[in-house]
Amino acid sequence: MALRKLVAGNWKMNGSLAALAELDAIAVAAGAHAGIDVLVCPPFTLIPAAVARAPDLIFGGQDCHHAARGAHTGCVAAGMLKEIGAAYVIVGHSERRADQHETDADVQAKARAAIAAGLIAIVCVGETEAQRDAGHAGIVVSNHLDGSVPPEATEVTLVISYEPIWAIGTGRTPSLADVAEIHAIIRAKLIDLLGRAGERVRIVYGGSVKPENAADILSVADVDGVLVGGASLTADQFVPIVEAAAAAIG
Ligand SMILES: O=C(CO)COP(=O)(O)O
Repeated sequence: MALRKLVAGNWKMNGSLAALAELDAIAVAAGAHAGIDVLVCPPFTLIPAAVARAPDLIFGGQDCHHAARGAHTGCVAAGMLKEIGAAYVIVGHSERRADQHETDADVQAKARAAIAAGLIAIVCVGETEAQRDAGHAGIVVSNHLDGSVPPEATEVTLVISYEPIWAIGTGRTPSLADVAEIHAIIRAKLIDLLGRAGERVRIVYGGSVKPENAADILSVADVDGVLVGGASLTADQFVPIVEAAAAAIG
């Protein structure tokens, strides 16, 4: 089933007020291709200025807390993101699972908070290189989904991002056959967990997506978009990926 494609940029802990100038050309490209969703997830501090600069683009956060408010120094609630104009939030990125020791249960709680606040949760899953070498990529991803997907999620409130950890920031990507295999496993698991809604939840791929490989990756069955790190930081790199997604829908 062809779902609406999502091209998302995760700026991670990069960017500055000056870097928001990159949004101008990204917004032009997004405006020219109304059939796809173009999302940028800058650091929290830049979101209000990003929304002001490019009001027609879609913005998201890179994390949220599982609670709606309270004594959680340094954290940001999903409702706070919503209030400043975010529509999405990434939860369970492998960098947070590693650096902040987030578990599947934590990720599920964050996704539930995001959905309750009216955001779309992008839940990240993916295996390490050792797990892939051991032949466990499929089961690792399945287990992440079992633990992290909120039962109330629908195609409107959830996106899954398959990000093999060994492909993030390395310039290495799985073969297209490997991407297809894992996305098919994710699709089957989503249907198992969410019923008919699972057929329509978008599954995006992340990990060293570049202008050079975007068209190939976007041509794979059940790849409903991409989550781009390094190549989302400049319009020079990100716009061609947006164009590749637009070309993929014809
Ligand atoms: O982690 C990623 C997106 O969330 C991918 O990062 P890179 O595109 O830099 O490999």
